Amino acid sequence: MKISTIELGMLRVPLKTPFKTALRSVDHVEDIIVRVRTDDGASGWGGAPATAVITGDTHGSIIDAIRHYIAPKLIGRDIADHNRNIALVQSALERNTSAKAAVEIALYDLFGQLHGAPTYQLLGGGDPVVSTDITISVDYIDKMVADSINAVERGFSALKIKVGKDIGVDIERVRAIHAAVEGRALLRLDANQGWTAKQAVFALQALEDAGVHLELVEQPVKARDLSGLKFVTERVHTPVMADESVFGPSEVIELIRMRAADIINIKLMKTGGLSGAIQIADIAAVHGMECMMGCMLESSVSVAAAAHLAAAKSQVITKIDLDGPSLCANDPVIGDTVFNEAEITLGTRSGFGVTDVPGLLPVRSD
Ligand SMILES: C[C@H](N)C(=O)N[C@@H](CCC(=O)O)C(=O)O
Ligand SMILES: [Mg+2]
Repeated sequence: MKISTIELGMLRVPLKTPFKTALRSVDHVEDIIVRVRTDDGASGWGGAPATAVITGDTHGSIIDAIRHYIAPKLIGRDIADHNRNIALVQSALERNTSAKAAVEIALYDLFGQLHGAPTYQLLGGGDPVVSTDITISVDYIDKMVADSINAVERGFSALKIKVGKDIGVDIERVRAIHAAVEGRALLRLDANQGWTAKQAVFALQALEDAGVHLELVEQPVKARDLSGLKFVTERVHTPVMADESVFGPSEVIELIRMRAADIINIKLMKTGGLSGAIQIADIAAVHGMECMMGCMLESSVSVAAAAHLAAAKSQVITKIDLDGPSLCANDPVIGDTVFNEAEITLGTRSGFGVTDVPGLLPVRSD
């Protein structure tokens, strides 16, 4: 099973409703899809969105990184030599974690196919059903309350509420949602770096004093402000989760050393794929720290891979935010992972179970 070609295309899927955070607003998922073909006719599928405000990666940079740096290292290589292939992806160039993730996903897909097993089984097994939260975009208070009630009625038992726009309104947003869905859903806040450390402590203490129980607060302060993150972690009861502050294993080690957060959000687009995500989960497990498996606004191609990893690492990945496919108006991807609102069920096909991604748009040539 030798790699013969690596093809790229663009998958564009409309969202049910615009996705709005403190960092950006978008109304489509737009992923660069990677198809790694082998000489015996197999295809491994991967994908990556361009979340430039978080990873720095654009569609153009993902295409260039794969085409000019990663693909040349892999052509002709045997899928069976998996760990060396992964090392070649990671050492092909610095950063560019989304491009690396897209290719790693395709390689783990093919490795599963080579061994005739769903990839989560090769990663250690686990329960094939995982349960995700859903994002409530930051918006007018009434709209966020209506979206939250709707999500609970659709069966979501955890809401990821986007805040970080205006501290006073944020407190009111969360209080109103809490009053509307109290006892029916866990509330997770994600400020996407929108607060200062002092604002975060003020808002979280105000919510705690008002009796609003929060399961966690994600990335309250700027990504690079690790001492601000620590300041918040030390002053509130609500568990603090690091997202944009940590990409790879070395940043996680530093975060743990500093005791700057309580939980880590692992995303394939930050780690550069499954290999770095596995390392983070193992480091966290050693330190008795819990993790979330998260995603960017991305399609089911890459979210399926994240769900496989979450299933295999459920001892340490105790929270799931894999709602990309649930936020889309439709899913053109042909695969056997079933995304049914809050419930994600892994299929029995080998690899990640994707068999085709129809309707891909051409990506620019050089
Ligand atoms: C989609 C997911 N629920 C989510 O919120 N992910 C990111 C933001 C991703 C994006 O802007 O595409 C997060 O901050 O956790
Ligand atoms: Mg986040």
